[in-house]
Amino acid sequence: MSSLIDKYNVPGPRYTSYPTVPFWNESGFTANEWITQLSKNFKLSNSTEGISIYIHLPYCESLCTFCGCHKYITKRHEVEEPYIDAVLKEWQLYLNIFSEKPIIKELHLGGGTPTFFSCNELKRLIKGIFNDAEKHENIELSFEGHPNNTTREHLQTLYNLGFTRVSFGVQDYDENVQKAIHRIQSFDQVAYVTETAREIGYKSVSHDIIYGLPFQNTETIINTVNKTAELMPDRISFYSYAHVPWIKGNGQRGFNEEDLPKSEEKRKLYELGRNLLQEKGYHEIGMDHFAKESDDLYKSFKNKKLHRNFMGYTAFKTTVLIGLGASSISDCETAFAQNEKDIKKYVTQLQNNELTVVKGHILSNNDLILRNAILDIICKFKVDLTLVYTMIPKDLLLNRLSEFLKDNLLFIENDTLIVTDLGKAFVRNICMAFDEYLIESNPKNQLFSMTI
Ligand SMILES: C=Cc1c2[nH]c(c1C)Cc1[nH]c(c(CCC(=O)O)c1C)Cc1[nH]c(c(C)c1CCC(=O)O)Cc1[nH]c(c(C)c1C=C)C2
Ligand SMILES: C[C@H]1O[C@@H](n2cnc3c(N)ncnc32)[C@H](O)[C@@H]1O
Ligand code: MET
Ligand code: SF4
Repeated sequence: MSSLIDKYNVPGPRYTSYPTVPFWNESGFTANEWITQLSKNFKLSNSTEGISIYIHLPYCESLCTFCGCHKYITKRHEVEEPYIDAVLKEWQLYLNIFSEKPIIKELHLGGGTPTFFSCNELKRLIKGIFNDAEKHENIELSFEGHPNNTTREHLQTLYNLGFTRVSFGVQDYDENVQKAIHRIQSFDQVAYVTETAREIGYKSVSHDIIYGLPFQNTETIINTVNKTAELMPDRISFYSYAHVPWIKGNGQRGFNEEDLPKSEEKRKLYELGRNLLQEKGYHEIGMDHFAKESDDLYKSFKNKKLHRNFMGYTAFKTTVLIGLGASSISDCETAFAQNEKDIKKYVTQLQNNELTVVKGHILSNNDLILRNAILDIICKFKVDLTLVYTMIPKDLLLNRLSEFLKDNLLFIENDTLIVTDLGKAFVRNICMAFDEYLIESNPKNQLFSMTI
């Protein structure tokens, strides 16, 4: 095993999109082209599938030094009102583009910290979004809550607005680890928000935990997983710590690199955590994700309906995903578009009634074939290669996969690639064999975190 880790621990994308963001065709991309692609795909899919919405709420009161998300740290809550105004303005601009009333199938509030916002501002946001939209009969609304500032009032207000899923950042329960990541958070607080959510009627509560953080060892991981299982969340994200200090402004600092578990140690922490989670009745449904059998995500995985987008794994797929808010990414199947990251610029531009799309990518037919192949690998651990061969000649692809075949990470049967149990941990590496942009570019600067 250790030799496999040395061999496959290389920088690699997490494939929340294909092509991955660093390879988007920025120069040839304009907001107008995005609108053209979006209008076309919206018309084709809204009445049958509905659309998904992701809203990025980028504020936090305190900086966690491990965090790779796009956020701004402040205690000045005056920022809430103009930000929500901007998001509602952005939604209005999209409504002007759509040919009919959008039917919302999924809406997710992510961050940053959605529970940084007051109940009134959150209510104003959601009511504003639904003002000119219809709700799909199976609509799913979800949000990310910080256990330290999620109140009963937050949970009740959002529940009354239709939210039935919540995920809480837990990360780790060990005191030394919490100090190192600048995030002190008690088990009692997590228990309180988890139990309150259940009591109010939420049908799915999820916890995020991370392996590979500074000062973690087998003992701390066992403790964190046991405590997590004690509260019986319906889903658990068990993330590999992504060390990406070169991404500007994410604040990943405050601990020494030598305090981080090294690759082989990190791998052991994952295996230990995974085995414990499985003993407790959780199933590994995809990269980093575990769910109880009763959870929709598990059922979706079983029925081969699981999908992955910028929001993570979802139980259903919609062709159109609109990302609102600073740095958010939208996806309409044939194109991606990303908003301005700078919050001030984002707000100002919307005050001037302009969409803030700063970069994007139009997918070619070849991109679409490879995108679907990569999605199948990370959602089903299985892919039919027939179409892929029209793009990457069979010999060449088999050559790229030969080491994985030799190491028993996958096998191929009737032109279908199947990832083995051993291979599941190396799924990012397997996807890289299909990533024409990455292979062609052979990047000199590190763009992605390590795969292990
Ligand atoms: C709550 C914050 C978010 C998490 N994921 C996203 C958000 C907004 C969406 C997202 N994640 C990545 C990208 C870039 C596109 C791509 O690579 O395909 C987007 C739009 C990838 C990513 N996520 C993290 C990092 C450091 C990176 C880039 C480098 C890499 O691929 O390693 C950190 C991170 N963010 C989230 C998680 C769960 C996570 C690490 C496990 C949540
Ligand atoms: C939304 C979730 O993303 C996870 N998260 C945020 N930043 C990182 C990172 N650098 N590495 C791994 N996971 C991360 C946290 O667990 C958070 O709760
Ligand atoms: N900010 C919240 C937390 O840390 C939600 C997850 S991180 C985007 O708990
Ligand atoms: S982990 Fe959550 S609370 Fe902490 S900085 Fe990141 S987004 Fe903010």
